[in-house]
Formats: sequence, structure tokens, C-alpha cells
Amino acid sequence: MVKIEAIAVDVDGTITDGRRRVCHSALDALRKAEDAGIPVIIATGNISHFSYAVATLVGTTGGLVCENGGVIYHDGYNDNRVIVLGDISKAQKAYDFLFDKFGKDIPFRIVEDSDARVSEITFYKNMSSEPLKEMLKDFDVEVYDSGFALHLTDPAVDKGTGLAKLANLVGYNVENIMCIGDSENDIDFLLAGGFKVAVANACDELKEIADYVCENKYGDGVAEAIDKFVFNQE
Ligand SMILES: O=C(O)COP(=O)(O)O
Ligand SMILES: [Mg+2]
Repeated sequence: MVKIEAIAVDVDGTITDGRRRVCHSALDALRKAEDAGIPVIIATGNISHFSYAVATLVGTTGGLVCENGGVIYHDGYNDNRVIVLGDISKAQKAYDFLFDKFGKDIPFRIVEDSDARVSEITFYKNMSSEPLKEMLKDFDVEVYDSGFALHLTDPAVDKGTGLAKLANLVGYNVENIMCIGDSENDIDFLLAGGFKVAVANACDELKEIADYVCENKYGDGVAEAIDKFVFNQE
């Protein structure tokens, strides 16, 4: 068992429930970890502004991996605190293709925060991701289904490369980071960390690569993993 020196946690479906409401159990557990000197990193498909608000309100200090690794943020990294790693032009090319194909009847609706999204294009999850993946299979984009939205992401980045870059900048050893997630956009994220945790509501692919699959869903799973592996209280 690795010594856990930092926790990296996904947001939607991991510290929030299926209706995207934040779980008290996760808040308490993450704050307890921070109070014990274990920094918490937010690793999410959400934009940096949203992620910054989450970090502020939850009380986490470990930095941010946003837009599925397309953007990272850390408070202490000189003036260059927001670093864009993903190339949005790849998603734009894929979107232009979809728009040419469907015109105004395009069945994918871009989420409201698109003015602030700098490395990806993200759609509301109003359908299964399979048709979109098939349509864009020849494009240089990764299509992620987070369970809450569909993301067109630069394949050169993911939450795992973002976490590694953040760790390198800040001085975390990724081998000592516990990563907790729920969806297919968390596969590379968990693979980059030292100890891999899937909450009970996670997709099967994530559970397959996890070192530990929680008995509990959503934030209760986060609290379970933190108690068990950070504080060793079964
Ligand atoms: O942005 C989304 O689609 C959900 O983000 P998540 O990575 O925090 O689950
Ligand atoms: Mg999630």
C-alpha cells in the first residue's frame, strides 16, 4: 500500500450525486484530509472557473486539472497560474463537420460555459455517446462521456497527463496520489496516480482498472476511501 500524500478527486458523479448535488460526506472527508495536511486536487471535465469555485467552496488547496486535462491551475506557480495544454482547434474541426452534416438540426447542444472553455467543446448529454464516437472516429479528438456531458477533447491531453504536469510543477510524487473517479474520462486519471479508487457508481471500465472499488456510491464512496486508506479507519 502506497503512502498517500495527496488526493485527486473527480467532481461530477464522484463528489456529487446522480443529480449533480454535492455530497456532504465527500465535503467532510475532503476537508478532514486537508486539515490533516493532505492536499486535495480537483480533476474534472469542468472549466477552470467552475473548478476554482469548487476548490474554494470545498476548501481544497492541491490545484486543479480542468477540461479533462486541457487546463491546469495551481496557486503557487509564478504568474502563470492557469496553463492551457489542450488545442481547441481539434474540437472545432470536429464540430464544424457536425454542423456541416446537420446544419441547424444538429442534435448536439453546446453547454452554456463554452465562452470560458478554452481547450474543448462540450455538449449536453442528451443521448448516448456511441453515435458521436462513431461519427468522429476519423477526427483528431477524444470523445468522452462523463455521464453528465459529452466532451470533444484534444487527444494529446487527458486528466492523467494534466495530473502528471501539475504534480511536476508543484512537486507532488504521483506515486503517492490517491485518485478517485467514476467515469470513462477518469481512466487515464486513475492510471496516472499511485492508488486508484472507483466509487460504487463508476462505469465498469474504471472499476476494472481500480485498486479499490468502493462499497458506497458518490460522496459516500469518497469518504469511505479516505477513511480506509488515508486515515486507516475501516
Ligand atoms: O464536465 C463533466 O462532464 C463532468 O465532469 P467530471 O469530470 O467532474 O465528472
Ligand atoms: Mg465524473
